[in-house]
Amino acid sequence: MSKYRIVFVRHGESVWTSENLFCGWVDIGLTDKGREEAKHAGEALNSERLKFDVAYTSVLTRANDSLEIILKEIEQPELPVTQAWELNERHYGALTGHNKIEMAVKYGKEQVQIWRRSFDVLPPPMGKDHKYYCHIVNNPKLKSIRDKIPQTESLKTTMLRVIPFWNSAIVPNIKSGKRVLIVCHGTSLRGIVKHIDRMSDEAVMNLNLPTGIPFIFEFDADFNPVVSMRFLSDEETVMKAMSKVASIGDVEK
Ligand SMILES: O=C(O)[C@H](O)COP(=O)(O)O
Repeated sequence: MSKYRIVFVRHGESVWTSENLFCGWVDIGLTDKGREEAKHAGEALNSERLKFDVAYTSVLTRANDSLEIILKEIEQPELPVTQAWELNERHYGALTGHNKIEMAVKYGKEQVQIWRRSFDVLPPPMGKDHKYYCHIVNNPKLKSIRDKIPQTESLKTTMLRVIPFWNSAIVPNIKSGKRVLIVCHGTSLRGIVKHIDRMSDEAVMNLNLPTGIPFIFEFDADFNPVVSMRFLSDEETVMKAMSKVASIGDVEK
């Protein structure tokens, strides 16, 4: 029987997603479509009459702005929000700022898919001479963790920061009965979903989370998932959005 519930949303489309660029820790805003997606996410939450006690997001603008739009839409603009760097998107290393299709032409689409979706293959590290190195290390929102900023991250290494935060900060809140909303990024969410559903390293390679469609997990009294990834949208829309995410960078060589 279901005792606890949590709602997740991946932020709306960012300017760099629309331009097909690897984004990672670069602090890029939403497109108009991304704002619209966040508004739709709020509407979907309204249609299920979902309200929250606390929300979590990353320190990155695209997630913060999505959350703000959602909270406005569900008429909870004053909800307590925790911004945690641990929920940031993975750091995409030297790939940051590069076009996914151009990378597929240069390195082959198999290699690009390995970088994007393998569990533990790290993209090449970002050196100090990288175009976006200064943008990231000088981001005032990252000042307190400057010495922890990675040079690159796989899903595996992203989970090394996401899951301890999930276990120590978020799970106790859910278990205390708080209604929790998390709005963050594709890779941080894939890490949490993999952890909750005990997905294998192979299975998670096929997990592509759509932007702006809320999804729900429910847990029994022992915190075992009894409802996994119930999307608040019709199946056709979800499948279409998932395959769009999967196909980014896909190109015939
Ligand atoms: O950082 C990025 O580029 C995106 O948020 C995630 O991109 P991906 O779907 O290629 O991992």
